[in-house]
Amino acid sequence: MLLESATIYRFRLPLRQPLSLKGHRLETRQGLILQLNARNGQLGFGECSPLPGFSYESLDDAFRQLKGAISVLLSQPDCLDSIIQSGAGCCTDRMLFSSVACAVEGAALNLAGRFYAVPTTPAVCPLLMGTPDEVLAQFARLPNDSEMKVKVGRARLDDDIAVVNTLCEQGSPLLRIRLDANRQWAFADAARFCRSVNAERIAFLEEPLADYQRLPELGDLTHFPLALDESLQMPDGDFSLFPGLVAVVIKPMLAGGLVKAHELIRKARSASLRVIVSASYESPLGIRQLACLAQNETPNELPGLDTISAFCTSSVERFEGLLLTAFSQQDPMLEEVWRYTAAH
Ligand SMILES: O=C(O)CCC(=O)c1ccccc1C(=O)O
Ligand SMILES: [Mg+2]
Repeated sequence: MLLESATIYRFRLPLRQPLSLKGHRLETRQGLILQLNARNGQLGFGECSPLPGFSYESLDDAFRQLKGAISVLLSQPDCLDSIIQSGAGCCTDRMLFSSVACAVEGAALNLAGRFYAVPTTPAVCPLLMGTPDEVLAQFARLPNDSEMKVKVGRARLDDDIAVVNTLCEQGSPLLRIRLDANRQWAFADAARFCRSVNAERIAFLEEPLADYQRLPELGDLTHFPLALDESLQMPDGDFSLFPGLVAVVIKPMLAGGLVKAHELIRKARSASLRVIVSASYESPLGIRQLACLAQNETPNELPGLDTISAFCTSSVERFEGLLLTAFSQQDPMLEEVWRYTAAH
């Protein structure tokens, strides 16, 4: 399949309530949608949505690099197979930001026929966050005999310990909790947390340590089940095994794109680690692609895609409607910002 042109849209999706992310406060999630147009008329969509506080690149950085990458790609109209095989970086002369790789690879895979057989409402792992009272209220509304994920490291340590112990007491004996501290704890606090909750009820604890290189030492000391997330988002993006490591959480938008994510998934699985495909507040388009990846690669795990419930149902539906008619859209929610046609 040969490429003919590309269109970039900017989306703005209102959040149900403002989202606080490492010192950033978002009221609206913004990002870019890339549409690759093949010569035979087929379209492929991909998403580029750096997450403030988590991505290295800003949306402006990503937009600039995406435009550059697209003009290079469209000068090699038969580059789709190599993008799918080796990643978007292979066709341009530089390291691409994760979000840019994600968009180009998503659109190339979509043109190759991927992301159609998607569950409309995939089962996801519920995400609980907020004050202790908010977390307990969210918990009370959910079935509690499977897994759920709770954000820790944002309140006082004793409050985190109390909340987790309450959830363990109130939940079914089958409940297993995924915990995520997003590198907020000092070593001594993390060690105290691990000693103060019942490890048997915990599926894993993601990235407890500010001093993240000491994670193997924490595993050694506590035997607590641990998981990597931010550690997979470093530029080299590789990981080593250590005692206590039981899972990896993979976010293609932050960890090098969809092709790189695929490599990480394979490597983790061959080391018998649990693999969780997870989101970083992508639009419904990005969530659908992640749901597809999860369905194919990790069919026995609940993916971390509950970020979609941060958006109002009505905007999710309207956004999906707009995408279906994307060729002519000029809507504040989805607005065409760039168009490029190959020179030949
Ligand atoms: O993984 C999930 O279940 C939800 C996604 C999530 O927690 C998250 C969302 C945005 C940025 C970082 C993270 C994280 O896992 O650290
Ligand atoms: Mg995490």
